[in-house]
Amino acid sequence: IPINNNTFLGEVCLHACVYLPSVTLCSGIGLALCERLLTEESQLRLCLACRNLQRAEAARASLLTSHADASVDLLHLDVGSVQSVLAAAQEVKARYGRIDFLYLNAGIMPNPQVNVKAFFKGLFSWNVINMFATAEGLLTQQDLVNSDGLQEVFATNLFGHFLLIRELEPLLCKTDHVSRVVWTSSSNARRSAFSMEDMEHRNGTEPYSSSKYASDLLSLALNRHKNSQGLFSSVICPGLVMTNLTYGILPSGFWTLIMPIMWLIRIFTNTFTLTPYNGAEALHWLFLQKPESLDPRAKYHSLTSGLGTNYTQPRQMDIDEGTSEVLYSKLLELEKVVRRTLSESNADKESDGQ
Ligand SMILES: NC(=O)C1=CN([C@@H]2O[C@H](COP(=O)(O)OP(=O)(O)OC[C@H]3O[C@@H](n4cnc5c(N)ncnc54)[C@H](OP(=O)(O)O)[C@@H]3O)[C@@H](O)[C@H]2O)C=CC1
Ligand SMILES: CC(C)CCC[C@@H](C)[C@H]1CC[C@H]2C3=C(CC[C@]12C)[C@@]1(C)CCC(=O)C[C@@H]1CC3
Repeated sequence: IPINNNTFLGEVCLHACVYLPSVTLCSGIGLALCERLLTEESQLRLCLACRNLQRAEAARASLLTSHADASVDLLHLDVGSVQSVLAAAQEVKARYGRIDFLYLNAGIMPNPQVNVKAFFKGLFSWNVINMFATAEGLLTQQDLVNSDGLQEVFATNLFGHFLLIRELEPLLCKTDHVSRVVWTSSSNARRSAFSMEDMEHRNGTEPYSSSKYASDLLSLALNRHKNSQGLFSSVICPGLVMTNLTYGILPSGFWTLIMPIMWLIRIFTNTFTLTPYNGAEALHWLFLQKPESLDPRAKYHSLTSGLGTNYTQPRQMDIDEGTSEVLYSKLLELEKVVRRTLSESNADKESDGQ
C-alpha cells in the first residue's frame, strides 16, 4: 500500500491495541493511534493484540464505525504472561507473512502514589516545569510478582515485548524487507530509577520509571543488533495524556475539575498533550518516516503547544551503548531461564496427567 513516496505498508499490528502485525490497543493512546492510522491509510491491515477480547471487540467495532471497510483482526495477548506471548506469537506466525509495524503500546502503572509534599515543594521551585513534564520525585508504585515469578511492571512494560520481538524475528528480520518496532516510553524514564543489578526493580519504588528507562536502552541495542537484518526500533513519549493509566493516579472527576489548570500549564510545558489523539502524534509521525532517517538515540516526543498545535520533536535520551549492551545480554539470559522453567513445568503437568 503506497502511503506516500517514502512509505510502503502492508500490515499493521498493534499491541494492546495497534500493532503491526503487533501490540496493545483497546483504549487510550493505542486506540487513538489505530484511528489515526486508518484515517491516513484505510487499506492497512491492523491486528489488535489485547488481553481482554471483549474490550478488543469493542475497540474493533468503534474503528469499523468510522472506517467501515477497514481490515481489523484481533489477537489474544497478555504481554505480562510468558505463555500467552509464546502462544500469540505462534498465532501471528500462522496468520501473517510479514510485519511492517509492531507498536509496543501496552503499559501499566499499578498502585500509583503521588508524593503531595514533594509536589508542593516542587511547585515553588525553579524545577517546576521539569516536575510537570517528567513527574520526577512525584510518583511511586507498588509492584507485585506475577505467576512467572517476574515483577509485573517489568514483565508487562518490557520483558513481554522483548520476548514477543524474539519470537517474531522470522517475520521482523527479513533481509528483503524493512520492519519497525515502536516503543511507547515516557518522560518519566530516568537513569537513576534503573539498576542493572536489579533490572526487574524488585527492591525499589519506581518500577514504572525503571521499566521505561530499560525500554529506551533496549531500543538502542535492538538497532545495533538488528538493523543489518532489516529491523529498526524507535522510542516515543506521548506526553501527559488523560487515559485509564492517569485515571489510576488521580480520580477522573478530579482531573476534569482541574482541566482548566492543565490547559494553563500547557502554555508553559508543551508535554501536556492531554488527549489520546494528541498523545498519538509521534506514533503517527513515525509511521510516515523512513527508518534510515531516524536517530536511534532519540526519543520522539508528542507535543502540543498552548494554542493546541500538535508536533513531534526528537530529544536525546540519557543512554549509552555499554549499558544497553549489558541489558540486552541479561534479557537474553532471562529469556533462556523462563523458557526452561516453562518447558519443565509443562513436562511436569504432562507427567501428572498420565
Ligand atoms: N497516559 C500517559 O500520560 C502516558 C502513557 N504512557 C504509555 O503509553 C502507553 C499506553 O498507555 P495509555 O493509553 O495511557 O493507558 P491505557 O491504560 O489506556 O492503555 C494501556 C493499554 O495497555 C494494555 N495492557 C496493559 N497490560 C497489558 C497486558 N498485560 N497485556 C496486554 N495488554 C495490556 C491495556 O489493556 P486493557 O484495556 O485490557 O487494560 C490498555 O489497552 C503505556 O505504555 C503507557 O505507559 C507514557 C507516557 C504518558
Ligand atoms: C494540579 C495538578 C496539575 C496536579 C497534577 C500533579 C501530578 C499528578 C501530575 C504532574 C505531572 C504528571 C505526570 C504523570 C502523572 C501525573 C503527574 C505526576 C506521568 C507520570 C504519567 C505517566 C507517564 O508516563 C509520564 C507522566 C509525566 C507527568
